[in-house]
Amino acid sequence: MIRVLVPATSANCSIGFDSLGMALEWRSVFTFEESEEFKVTGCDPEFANENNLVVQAFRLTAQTFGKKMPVFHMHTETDIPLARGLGSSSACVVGGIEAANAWFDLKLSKEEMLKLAIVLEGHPDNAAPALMGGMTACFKIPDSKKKPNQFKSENNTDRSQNAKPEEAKDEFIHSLMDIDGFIALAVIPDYEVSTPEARKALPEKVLLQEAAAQIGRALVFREAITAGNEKLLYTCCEDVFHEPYRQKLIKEYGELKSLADQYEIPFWISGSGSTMLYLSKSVEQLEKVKEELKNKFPNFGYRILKPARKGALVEYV
Ligand SMILES: Nc1ncnc2c1ncn2[C@@H]1O[C@H](COP(=O)(O)OP(=O)(O)OP(=O)(O)O)[C@@H](O)[C@H]1O
Ligand SMILES: N[C@@H](CCO)C(=O)O
Repeated sequence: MIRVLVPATSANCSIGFDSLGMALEWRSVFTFEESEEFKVTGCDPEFANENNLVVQAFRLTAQTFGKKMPVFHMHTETDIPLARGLGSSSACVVGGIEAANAWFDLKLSKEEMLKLAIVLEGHPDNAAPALMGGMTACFKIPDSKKKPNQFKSENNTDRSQNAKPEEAKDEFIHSLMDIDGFIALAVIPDYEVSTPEARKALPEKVLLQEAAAQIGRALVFREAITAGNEKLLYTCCEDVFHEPYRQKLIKEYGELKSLADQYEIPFWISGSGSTMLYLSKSVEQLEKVKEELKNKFPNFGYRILKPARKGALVEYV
């Protein structure tokens, strides 16, 4: 039996829209074993079929390397909530690819698996940390005319049917950052924000001046992470690419951001929302924020999470 443990992720990390992401020590577990009949268990009945995203990712990997799809029982154990900006979909994609890599003994590198994951995910900011752990910065070498997010389809449709294995040839450059010392508080609203919906809220263009300032903040952000400088990191967390446009989908954003400003702690919309994330070196500080928010938003979920040093782990059981 093959077991894959994939971390949750927080994409964008404020100023790194579609390029930065961090892995969180909150893992989805996918097990695969040979079976007489194809079976998917442990998930919502909506996903208990061949269109399950984990199965799609496994199939894409098999197709890409000319392997026959085996018959297996895939079991999912995850409590990462769907469509909340914690990388539930990339956990599935990475889980399927890692499992296929192990099943067929393909010996793929993390970089090769990332190319495959992006075929299904559309952008690398969740997939890269889910595979590699830590905080990752990623960009695509601009060699193609393909539109980003081409294969991001509606819920529970088969993304791998549209995805062409040759797309997995795109090259990505990535860089890993160590975020030990920081701890996250994920504030998880009691409602979903789907990624396709949140992408519709985005502008087509941004102003040159704003983009230039954001590049500056992103470069200093990296230094602040590396130096473990929380106050400097807070100063960098002022995104102009997506957060201003997605606030309307997350009505509590303003209030949570004000609290971050009051305590001067780094804060961002996690992925495409609805989760919002505080980052601090002090767990006491995060506990304080959590207690304040719990009084106001008792129906929300609150998780204090360590960054995941390691990305997806594979075990042969
Ligand atoms: N266990 C699962 N089995 C099958 N499909 C799943 C599972 N978990 C998530 N998905 C798929 O992923 C979709 C959610 O992806 P979406 O990109 O909207 O949100 P997210 O990955 O949770 O957040 P973000 O990408 O912003 O971090 C679900 O609607 C479903 O199609
Ligand atoms: N960078 C992506 C992450 C969600 O998958 C977005 O914000 O739309």
